Amino acid sequence: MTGPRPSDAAAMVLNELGGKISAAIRRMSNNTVPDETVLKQMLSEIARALLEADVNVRAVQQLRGNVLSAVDISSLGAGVNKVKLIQKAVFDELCRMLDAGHKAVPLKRGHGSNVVMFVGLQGNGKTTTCAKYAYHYSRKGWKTCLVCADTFRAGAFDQLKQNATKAKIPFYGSYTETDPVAIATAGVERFRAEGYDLIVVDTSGRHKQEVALFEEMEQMTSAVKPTDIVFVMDSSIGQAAHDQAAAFRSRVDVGSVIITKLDGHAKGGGALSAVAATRSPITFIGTGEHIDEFEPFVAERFVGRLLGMGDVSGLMTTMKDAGLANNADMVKRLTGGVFTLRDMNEQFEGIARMGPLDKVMGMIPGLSSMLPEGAVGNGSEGAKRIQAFGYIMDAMTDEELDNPKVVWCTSRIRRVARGSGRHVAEVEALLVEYRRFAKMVQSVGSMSKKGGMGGLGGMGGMGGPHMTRDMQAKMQQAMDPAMLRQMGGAGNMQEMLKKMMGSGGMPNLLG
Ligand SMILES: Nc1nc2c(ncn2[C@@H]2O[C@H](COP(=O)(O)OP(=O)(O)OP(=O)(O)O)[C@@H](O)[C@H]2O)c(=O)[nH]1
Repeated sequence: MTGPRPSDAAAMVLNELGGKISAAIRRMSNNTVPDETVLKQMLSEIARALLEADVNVRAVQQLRGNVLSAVDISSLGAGVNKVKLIQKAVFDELCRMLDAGHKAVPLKRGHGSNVVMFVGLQGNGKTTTCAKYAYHYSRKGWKTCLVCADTFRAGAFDQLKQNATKAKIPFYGSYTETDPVAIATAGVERFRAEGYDLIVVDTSGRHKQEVALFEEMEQMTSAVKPTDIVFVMDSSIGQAAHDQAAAFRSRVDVGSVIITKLDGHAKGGGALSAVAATRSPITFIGTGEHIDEFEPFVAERFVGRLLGMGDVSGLMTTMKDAGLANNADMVKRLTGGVFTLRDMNEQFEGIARMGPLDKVMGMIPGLSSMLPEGAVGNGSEGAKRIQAFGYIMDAMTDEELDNPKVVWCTSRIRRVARGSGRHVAEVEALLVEYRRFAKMVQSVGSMSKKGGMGGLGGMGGMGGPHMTRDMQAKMQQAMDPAMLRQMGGAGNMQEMLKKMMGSGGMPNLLG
């Protein structure tokens, strides 16, 4: 494969499109001083990739024209970094293509219940997406619930009930009531009275846009007075999404769109850009059948990952949602240079809470393009290794977790291996990994004490201008060189650490 390895579940989009676009950019960058021919060649390759992903011809032409006028290559002086300029112009244009030009209706917590009504055609993934959406907010600590007002499809209530139960989200529905408006009204009233932050209402779908569907949606809207109406769409229809989104918008007050099944269709890029062209903001994308295969959609982040540039701010949000960031206690210990096995265990548990490992890895700059295929996916060697480390640490005593030095003796290693059902070699591998982390934390802590980094605040500047060559060198020495390479080199790592530390997190993903 030529492009970045698609490390998150939006495999097809990244695989087909991202791979080709970044390969075109890479080929262009091989020319230290690209001229107009090289630029046009790159744009033709990108255009071909976009058309293959079913992006509208006019949108592609516009991208081409805009890049050419943003980079007037013949008028650029010799001192200008043309490659960087071209890369930036392509990035900006791809972002513009996916940007609806305005934001979706924001949900507010603490001002009564937000009622969000889901609409869409049958089979597009509406019921599944309702559960994913509710789960997303419940992980952020919102009091969330689900109402099933889909009386059209037999089995819809059972499906929602099953998803809700799995995600531990309260739900409301009826096997006997046939009027969807009556169910929605009763469910919303009940959950509003109980002070829920977010009430997600699943409505009926139809096989095609028809009068009955729109009438039901209108009645439902006047009954539950939604804060937002979310239109759920399957990405497999590609640029035909434009007309479908426009038709729904003309009949109902759609405030945001969620595109599903981006994991399975090469036309995903076409669907995303077509919906953005209707000025409907895309808020989330569905990237698989599971409840956590769902992610917020932000054009810049998406394009960044598409081109294998990572998504540091997305990573931060995911870490915060998983309760990994803002662990003041741990940050304090770390700035003092202390890192125990208990800290490491907490980090691994946190990683598990962040969702599928491949999704998380895709957010780390440079990592996706450098790991071999399957290295971090669910059930991959990487994921299994982290899971095994978790079992091993679960078999340790409190003393061992807090004072890892004591584990370094044959009898204890053997006991831990037996207790966790793992091999002695795996316990030793964990201890080696732990040592590497601890060494890194120690050197950072000692720099912090010397005043170079100024305690916690200084930690925030660790990757920033305060990071001296000496600090960088020490961190690089402490890290496994292969790992450093995987992270896109010291520069990328620095940027990531800066952002992580800046919001109270820690470099917990390195393992
Ligand atoms: N691969 C993949 N499958 C998805 C995704 N979202 C939903 N699905 C699957 O799509 C199928 C249809 O999803 P539903 O949630 O039942 O569709 P629906 O739109 O609610 O259908 P109605 O309730 O009949 O309107 C199910 O098999 C889901 O598991 C996704 O993002 N990726």
